[in-house]
Amino acid sequence: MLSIEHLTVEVDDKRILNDVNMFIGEGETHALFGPNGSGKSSLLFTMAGVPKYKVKSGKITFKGKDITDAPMDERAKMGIGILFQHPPVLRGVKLNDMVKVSMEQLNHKKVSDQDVAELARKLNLENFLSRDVNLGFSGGEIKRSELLQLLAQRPDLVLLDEPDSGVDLVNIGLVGNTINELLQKDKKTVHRSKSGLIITHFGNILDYVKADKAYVMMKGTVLCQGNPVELLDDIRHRGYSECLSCLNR
Ligand SMILES: Nc1ncnc2c1ncn2[C@@H]1O[C@H](COP(=O)(O)OP(=O)(O)OP(=O)(O)O)[C@@H](O)[C@H]1O
Repeated sequence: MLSIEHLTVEVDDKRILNDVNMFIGEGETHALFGPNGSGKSSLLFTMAGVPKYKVKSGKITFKGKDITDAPMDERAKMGIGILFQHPPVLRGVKLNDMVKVSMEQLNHKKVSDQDVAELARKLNLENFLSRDVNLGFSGGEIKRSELLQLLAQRPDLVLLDEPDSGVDLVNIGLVGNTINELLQKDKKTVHRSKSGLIITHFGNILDYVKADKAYVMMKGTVLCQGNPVELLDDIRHRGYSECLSCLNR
């Protein structure tokens, strides 16, 4: 599904990713851990094609096609969807209309307000549909709003930047269920066509969504990879500094 090879990226002439390698197979879900400022969000922005993230060397291949220099909209049309940590407020754009446009593009047919409301119900967001996208939404509401938009798009590669942060104990279940639906977790890996990458600090979301593999990123580089539960346990007990000497590097 996705291959990142020797990726080095700069923002405003500052190097923020250095020789990053990552391979996500079809149907797989990977997790990305790392301390604040290590480059996790920057990696997602680069995958999404945000223009200020300049690829200086390396390659991003998605579904067999080199997308290193592809514009954002082309990547989105190819099937890359992202839940941003801090998405913009879209004044004048109702959540209902945003979701409806995506559903219509996906299904190639007109979609009713009832159809949108039905989808929104999965995330407890029926009462938010008449509001401007993200305007005045709380932290947890923003996550659910972003997930609702992804549900309407059904991307093949789902990139999630801290989907669990700020989400309360009741809604985390809805968030987990939605991510599992997006990633077709009800099917066996070989029968899934959707893949995911989840950034998480505390791993709460991994209690709901099973990840096949995890990476630790530090100072712009993927230092090691391994079993998500074991890696998280190691970080909890020994901190990130131990990752510098990780045997899986
Ligand atoms: N436009 C920019 N100009 C200068 N530095 C930047 C810019 N954008 C990102 N950075 C720096 O790049 C580094 C990586 O940032 P990034 O947001 O990717 O980290 P992160 O691992 O996602 O952190 P967090 O866990 O806190 O969300 C940080 O040191 C950040 O300050």
